[in-house]
Amino acid sequence: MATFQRLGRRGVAIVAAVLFLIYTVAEAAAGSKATTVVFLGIGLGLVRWWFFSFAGRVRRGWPKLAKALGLWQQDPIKRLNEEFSYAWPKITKVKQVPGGYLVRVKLLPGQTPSALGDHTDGLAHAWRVFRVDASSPARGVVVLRAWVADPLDKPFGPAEMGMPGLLDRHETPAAPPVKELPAPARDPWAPNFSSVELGRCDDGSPWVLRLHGTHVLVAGVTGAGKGSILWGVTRGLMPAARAGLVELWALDPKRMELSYGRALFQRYSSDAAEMVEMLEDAVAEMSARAHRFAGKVRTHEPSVDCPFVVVIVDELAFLTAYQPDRDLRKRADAAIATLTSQGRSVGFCVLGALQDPRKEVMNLRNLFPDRIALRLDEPAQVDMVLGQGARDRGAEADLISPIPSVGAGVGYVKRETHPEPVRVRAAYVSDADIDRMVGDVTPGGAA
Ligand SMILES: Nc1ncnc2c1ncn2[C@@H]1O[C@H](COP(=O)(O)OP(=O)(O)OP(=O)(O)O)[C@@H](O)[C@H]1O
Repeated sequence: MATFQRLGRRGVAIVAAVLFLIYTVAEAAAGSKATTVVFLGIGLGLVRWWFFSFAGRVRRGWPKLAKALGLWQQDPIKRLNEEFSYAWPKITKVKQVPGGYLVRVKLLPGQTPSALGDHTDGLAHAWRVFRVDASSPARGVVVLRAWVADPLDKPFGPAEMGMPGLLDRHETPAAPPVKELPAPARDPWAPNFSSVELGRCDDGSPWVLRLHGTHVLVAGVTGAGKGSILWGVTRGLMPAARAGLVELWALDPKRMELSYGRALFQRYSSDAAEMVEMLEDAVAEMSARAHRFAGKVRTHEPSVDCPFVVVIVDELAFLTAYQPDRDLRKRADAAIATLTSQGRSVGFCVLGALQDPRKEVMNLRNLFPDRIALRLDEPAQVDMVLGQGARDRGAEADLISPIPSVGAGVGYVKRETHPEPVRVRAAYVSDADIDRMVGDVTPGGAA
């Protein structure tokens, strides 16, 4: 009975009319035996749909779930002798999409999308799915995107994604175009510099990280997969670096990460004093460019004479917080602050990795316009990296799995056009990929 009430009078009438039509046609065309078979088939189909499909399960449990989530409203009583009746937001459509389902819900008057958006965790548990996202594509409507499984739970490499970046040294590179191709460029020869494709977003779209005109901070505990971002950027910029349009400067205090592909970097150091000198050289070159450009050029266009310089710092805190030499620490702080505040428009980008966002590097954090939160220790650190309120809006970087195959390289980013954080996973750049890149740049090296 309750089911019929939920269907509404119009729904019951439509179902009855359709069944009657099928009955009449089947009876006239094939006789009563065939009609019984047809009706048995329809009955079994309906039972299967109602009890075993996701759509049936969601619709069946919806009134109870809506009550539990506080979405019921008491309907006004029209006549005095009438019983109390309640209304709840109706599911108008359940549609299967790659990786899950879209559940469209019509809100009751006075309800806002947050009535459902605040309960996405509860909905995911009730529906036994990995995650639920809520959006409101139209007034009075909420679309709940149910992810049946985590789309990013399996590691993948750049090659299997067909991502641009690697060159095959046995082929002849095309002449470097002066202007880059539109991102994300899938042509592995494209000396792309403004952005690189690093992996995948959890809606399946490519994760493209902007580099030219910004600075990027990557924060994550040890083992979070910061290396895959640093190597992903290196890999993505390799064709442009070979063409002379990009220079990669590597500061590698831990010596365990970037030293593996040392030949890929135009400048490399793991010595504290030398690293600070490199930063100061970058500041000096930046100032010289600013002087040259003043009044003539407003945006930097990379060329062989004036390349885009990406300064990769594997552990920023080593220079700005843990460095025991106070003078070096101060010089590093000053150089990074100058580079990040003034270097964007003259072709400098700092890509810094950081294990602990609470340390003194915090002061510099806001100078990095783009930030990536990989696995972090505490919820509060998510807001420190991505900005106030990011954790509440779904950036659960503190809940990323510590199991490397499941959670390494997984993180959250904020896009300029979207207030909501986006979950991403970086492709894993393996030692073999790095060897191949080194082979590509080393004369006579093995491909
Ligand atoms: N994108 C990825 N996909 C799958 N596995 C990954 C990915 N990135 C890293 N890993 C795995 O996680 C391990 C740790 O990664 P990585 O060394 O990059 O972490 P890290 O954040 O740089 O740690 P640390 O700060 O200690 O250097 C790697 O050895 C690799 O096995």
